[in-house]
Amino acid sequence: MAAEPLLEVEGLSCGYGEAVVLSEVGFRLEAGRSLALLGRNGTGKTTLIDTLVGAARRQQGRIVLAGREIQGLPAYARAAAGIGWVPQERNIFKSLSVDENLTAVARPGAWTPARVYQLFPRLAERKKNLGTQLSGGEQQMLAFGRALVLNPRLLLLDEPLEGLAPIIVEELLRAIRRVAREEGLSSIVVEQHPRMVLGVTDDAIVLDRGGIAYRAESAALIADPRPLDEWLGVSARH
Ligand SMILES: Nc1ncnc2c1ncn2[C@@H]1O[C@H](COP(=O)(O)OP(=O)(O)OP(=O)(O)O)[C@@H](O)[C@H]1O
Repeated sequence: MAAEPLLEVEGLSCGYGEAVVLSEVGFRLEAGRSLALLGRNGTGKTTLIDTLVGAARRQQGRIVLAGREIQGLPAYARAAAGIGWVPQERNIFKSLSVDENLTAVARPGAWTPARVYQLFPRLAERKKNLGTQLSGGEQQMLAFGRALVLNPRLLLLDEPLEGLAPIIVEELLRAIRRVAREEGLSSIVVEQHPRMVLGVTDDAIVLDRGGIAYRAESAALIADPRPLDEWLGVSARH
């Protein structure tokens, strides 16, 4: 019998008010695996992540984390159950220092502020800087670090590379690879541009027309990216 998945999503429909953005979405994530969540602009990637964390409206369906149905729980209870979330808008406390941001939320577990500083030496050099004094890339690293020190079972990263300089993108990809691949923290990474994120994830799903349009192993899509042309447009290869 297959191992129980860490996350199981079944028949999930979600949207805003009466408007349905995604309907009847289903997928599983095994413990220790990472998933790239791809799709063109406006296909519902953020809506799906927000529904998993309890920040957007589930219309029907089940969300099961480690055998426990969580779709009826408020967002804080889902966080307590082990969902770590880095939203697109990078939820850091801008009036606190880097160090305070990490120590204020840390929970016991493998990820400590010290290990976050090893992962992101740039943050270690800026421990005393306030959130307002950080570049966009440094804020993203801090948001990532804050999610890690909560020691989640599942990490959700919403477009962590968006709008960042290539050198910062490289640092973040290295960190995602280390956390997801080497440390085996189950993760879902939203990206519009798949080339880089496919290299640091195990599996990929593509959203289109209100549901999951395509799924494959990330390595298979790297070896043959033609399906990406169909679902994301030719520019997606770059
Ligand atoms: N707060 C909201 N209220 C109403 N509709 C919304 C809201 N947020 C998003 N939508 C709509 O839901 C659909 C999916 O948006 P969503 O942000 O989930 O897409 P996405 O794939 O994450 O896109 P992007 O890559 O641009 O972030 C879009 O049609 C969008 O206009």
